[in-house]
Amino acid sequence: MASAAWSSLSSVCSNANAGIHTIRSNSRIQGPSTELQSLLPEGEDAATSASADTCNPNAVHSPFLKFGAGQTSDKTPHINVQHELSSMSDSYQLSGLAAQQMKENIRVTVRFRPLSSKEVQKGDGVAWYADGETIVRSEINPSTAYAFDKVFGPATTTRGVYDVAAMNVVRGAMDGINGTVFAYGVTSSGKTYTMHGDPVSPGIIPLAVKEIFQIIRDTPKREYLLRVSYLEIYNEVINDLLNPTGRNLRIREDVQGPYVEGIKEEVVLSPVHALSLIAAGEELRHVGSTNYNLLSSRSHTVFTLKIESTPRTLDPYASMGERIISQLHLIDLAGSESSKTEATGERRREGSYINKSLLTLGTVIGKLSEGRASHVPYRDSKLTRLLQPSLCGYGRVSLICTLTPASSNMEETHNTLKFAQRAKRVTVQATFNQRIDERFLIRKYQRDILNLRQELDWLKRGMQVQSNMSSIHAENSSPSPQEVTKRDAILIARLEEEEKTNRALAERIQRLTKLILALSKSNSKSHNSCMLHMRRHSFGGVKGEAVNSIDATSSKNDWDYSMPKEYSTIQAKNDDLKLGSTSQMDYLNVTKPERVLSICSSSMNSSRDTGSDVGYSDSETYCSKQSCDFVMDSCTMHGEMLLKAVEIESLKQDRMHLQEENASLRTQTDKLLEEASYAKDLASAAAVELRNLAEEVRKLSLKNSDLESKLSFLQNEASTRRHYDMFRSESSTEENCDGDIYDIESWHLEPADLMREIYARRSRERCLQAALAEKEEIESKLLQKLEEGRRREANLENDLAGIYAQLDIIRKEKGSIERLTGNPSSSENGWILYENDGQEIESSLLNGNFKEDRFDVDKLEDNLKHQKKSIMKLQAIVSRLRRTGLEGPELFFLEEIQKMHMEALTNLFQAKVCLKGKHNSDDDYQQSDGEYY
Ligand SMILES: Nc1ncnc2c1ncn2[C@@H]1O[C@H](COP(=O)(O)OP(=O)(O)OP(=O)(O)O)[C@@H](O)[C@H]1O
Repeated sequence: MASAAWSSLSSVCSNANAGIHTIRSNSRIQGPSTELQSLLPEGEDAATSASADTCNPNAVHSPFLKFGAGQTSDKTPHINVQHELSSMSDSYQLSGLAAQQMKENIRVTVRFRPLSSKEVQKGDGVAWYADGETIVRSEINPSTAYAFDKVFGPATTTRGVYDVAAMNVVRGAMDGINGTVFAYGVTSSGKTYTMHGDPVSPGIIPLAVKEIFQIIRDTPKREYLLRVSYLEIYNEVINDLLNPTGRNLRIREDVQGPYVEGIKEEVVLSPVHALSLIAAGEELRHVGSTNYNLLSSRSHTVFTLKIESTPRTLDPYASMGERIISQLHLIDLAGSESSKTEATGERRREGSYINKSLLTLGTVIGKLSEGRASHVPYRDSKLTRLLQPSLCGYGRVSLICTLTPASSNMEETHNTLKFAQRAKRVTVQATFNQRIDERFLIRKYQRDILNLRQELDWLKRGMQVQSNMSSIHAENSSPSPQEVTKRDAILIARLEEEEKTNRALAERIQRLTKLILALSKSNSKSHNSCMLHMRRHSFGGVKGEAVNSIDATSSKNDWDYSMPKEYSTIQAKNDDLKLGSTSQMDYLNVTKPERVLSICSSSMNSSRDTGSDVGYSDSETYCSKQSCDFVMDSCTMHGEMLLKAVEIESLKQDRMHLQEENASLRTQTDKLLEEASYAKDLASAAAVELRNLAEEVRKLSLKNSDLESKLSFLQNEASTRRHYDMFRSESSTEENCDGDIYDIESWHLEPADLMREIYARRSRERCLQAALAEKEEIESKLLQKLEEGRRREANLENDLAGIYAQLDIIRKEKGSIERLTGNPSSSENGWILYENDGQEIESSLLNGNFKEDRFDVDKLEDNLKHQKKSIMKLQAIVSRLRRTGLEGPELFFLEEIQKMHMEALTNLFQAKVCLKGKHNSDDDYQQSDGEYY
């Protein structure tokens, strides 16, 4: 998927020194820290004294004190293994560095979080605290203390933790050393806060991602490929957090160790991209609420960054395909849970899985810390199986133990400290993972094999010039057609030249033959004896004296003895030629067949001369002539051979040139192919990035349009309000304005403005509708009240009718009394019933000032009339309200109605009281007289 997608991430950076990484060994130091040194017997280190902590109140439970980067106190000597890797890209010593292995301990740091508000509320105190930079001490029992590489107090920022606990591992990973950083601690101790952080305080993971990209930018001489994967181990099941369908994945093993089968690996091109993937993964992670933590991680998560880098070079073979590959695991473990964690159902089940895997981790760490070659139960949990290469393999490991100082978690914190102390004893080896890329190696070997084959062919066919032509065609089939035609033309030209030379040679031979024939005619007499001699000589028969004398001066060879001396030299040269040295070939170039022939003829002449001088017989002369013929033939043959050899040699050279050209062409083609694949991968990676960007842009534009619509809605609403206010305040002039306001067409608006106006009108319409509904509601309420008033009025009328009836009775009774007593009361003395003065009525009644003539009936009637009038008024108001907008006056009207009803009731009550009083006084009067019944 992402195998070849090389991200060209490096950019020009002014800081050329940024690529320098100093790797300090985390190797065990030679002595304890200054503070603790004074507490230990001389010559004894903390390791030996650790077991005696019960006796020594200040004993510290760690054999290892100050380590590595940042701990360069003069008083704490430590082994520094430094490798300047700045020039790694250009002069990386492959085998040398690959062999570097640095033994070091797991770096263990401890981080305290502040007491939470919940713990403070509970009244928790501080049970453990950071005593200096490296010691954790118990508040309850100060003799119990543990030392680590670094202890961070509650005020330390995550950046501070990163610098000490993770930076070394991250930089090591960039240099090719596998690295693992993991956070361990009880639930709610701050693991997720440390690894992931929050927007205010970014955690180790975002900080690591940021630094990795910074290093890439600062190292322009290398090119990097970054791939990330993110998984969780939930209830011993591995889920892919980058792929929702990747559930229940299996762990497999190959030569490089265990790996998760089918896990999705995403190529990342920017920190934002990597962090967005983490954020997406976090969405899929299992979290739940416990009584300790609202957002408790219910699974272990492993965020892995695979870093590959190669030198940036034009020649792929120059770097021998050297590639640095490393993995960086950033692990946020789920928190161990105590029995105090009230959990039921699913939470309990999760808790038991978490505890089981952490227990296995503890056992594995314990076994490794013992340093003995006993069985380490890596396979007992998925977590330890995945961590196996980190814990026992070749890489750097940093353990960050998160602690809560709360006294309620004292015991759990103590357990964490013990675990951390055991982990401190585990040693790992920081090894550079440098690989020769198999693909490059294969290609290189293929090229070598091809060269060797060609050489072999060349050697095999070296002497066959004819077949060579075809073989050249066959071998060099790959060059372009133009090149082939060009080469063919050259070869044809050569052939023609060769033929020409051959023809010239043949002519010379003919001439020489003629010359020889002419000579032979003159010596025809000695032909037979010469034949005999020749035969004898040929078959090694009886040799003459002269022959013997030649023998004595000639070589051992029967054939050679008759050869001229100069020819022997040529023969020797020719033999040497077979060895194929270039200088000899040069010599042969000079030693042309013409010269050979001239040598032969001169030899022949000289032999003739010599023959005469020494007195050879005819037969001997003939033999010599025959020999000369033979030599001539031989010379011709050799000359031809020499010519051929020269030709072959030049062809060989041509072929070599062509082969070299061919090889360089192939190399170039390979390079081009490589670059093409690189460009393709780059394009695909860019496409991924582009897709992501497009997605982001889409989201942003959606948001934007959403905001725009909201804004326009708000603007419309504001304008609607304004319109509505205007509408209300200028309701009297509304009719006049109507024509202007609603005649939109006359406005000649732009479409956008028109739309806005329509929006405004719609929202105004909505407002008006709401106001209308409100008005109708108020109206219906008022109508109800009116109805009630009417009902009360009817009741009052009934009451009045009753009162009238009673009054009639009273009048009748009074008339009869007057008639009986003959003492009519003065009609002028009737009392006046005041509307609101019941007391006066009462007092009048009590004083016996009862004036029947002008009794309250009229008043009541008046009252009733008044009330009717009031009701009429009310109705008028209501109808007016119906016509106009309603705001506020209803309260006033209601009060009015209420007041009127009160008045009416008071009047009725007074009237009743008056009537009752009168009635009673009449009764008294009748009883006192004793006549009435
Ligand atoms: N160093 C710190 N400074 C301030 N607040 C912290 C610190 N560490 C943790 N917290 C707070 O403590 C609470 C618990 O932290 P966190 O969720 O990281 O714990 P955890 O160990 O991951 O818990 P669990 O194992 O249940 O997931 C969070 O509200 C977090 O903000």
